[in-house]
Amino acid sequence: MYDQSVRRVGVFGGTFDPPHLGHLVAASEAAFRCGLDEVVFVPAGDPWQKHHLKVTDAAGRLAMTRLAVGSDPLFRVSTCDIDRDGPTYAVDTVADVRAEYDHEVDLHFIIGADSLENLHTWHRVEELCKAVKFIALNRPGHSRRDVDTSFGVEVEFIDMPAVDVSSTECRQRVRDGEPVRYLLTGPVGEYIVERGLYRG
Ligand SMILES: Nc1ncnc2c1ncn2[C@@H]1O[C@H](COP(=O)(O)OP(=O)(O)OP(=O)(O)O)[C@@H](O)[C@H]1O
Ligand SMILES: O=C(O)c1ccc[n+]([C@@H]2O[C@H](COP(=O)([O-])O)[C@@H](O)[C@H]2O)c1
Repeated sequence: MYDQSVRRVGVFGGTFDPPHLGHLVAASEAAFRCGLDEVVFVPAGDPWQKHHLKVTDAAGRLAMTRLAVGSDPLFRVSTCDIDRDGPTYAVDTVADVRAEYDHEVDLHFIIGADSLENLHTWHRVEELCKAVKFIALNRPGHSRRDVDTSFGVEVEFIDMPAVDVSSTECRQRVRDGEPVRYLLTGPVGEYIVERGLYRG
């Protein structure tokens, strides 16, 4: 069904503060439904649309993303957004991930329904949409179909088993002394405890 000669790579950018099961199911389902050879998790260096929030340092979010991905052969983590100075723009993420390969790749940006609703606010969005296709996943409380396509975005909508978990909820639960077991992976949970993250 897909051209087998060109590797199909999913680019999954996020703040990942912390990475949770919603992220892992989204990446797995995108890979399965869209025949991706690999999904690259890219923790944002400076998530500029979250400047009003307290965000964990990049080193901590990178460590948690690596722990979440573990040894899954389908997943890898790129530090390109953390290595680049300045606000994190997806148009740069896509260019940098492409440059990590010495052969042609067909890149697909994986995005949840909530972020898709906001796509029109992203930096140089028309250029981004020329460089990459999007794979959009359902997320409880958000409709994927509301996307503004006026700037030429190409979106494949896929359904994943709905996972009603957010990083916000995980942080809140830790702050309130509630368990986050099974909302995120064991190693990520242990890292949160060791570093005393989200305690308030
Ligand atoms: N439960 C989920 N189901 C589907 N997509 C998700 C889910 N959680 C996050 N995503 C998508 O993963 C990407 C990265 O999300 P992000 O790291 O901001 O997590 P978040 O849970 O949305 O965080 P926060 O609650 O802090 O805003 C975004 O495209 C987002 O839409
Ligand atoms: O390019 C932009 O201007 C832009 C604006 C907001 C978010 N993004 C990207 O969207 C991904 C998810 O972001 P977030 O803030 O929902 O975690 C992540 O890769 C961000 O870098 C990108």
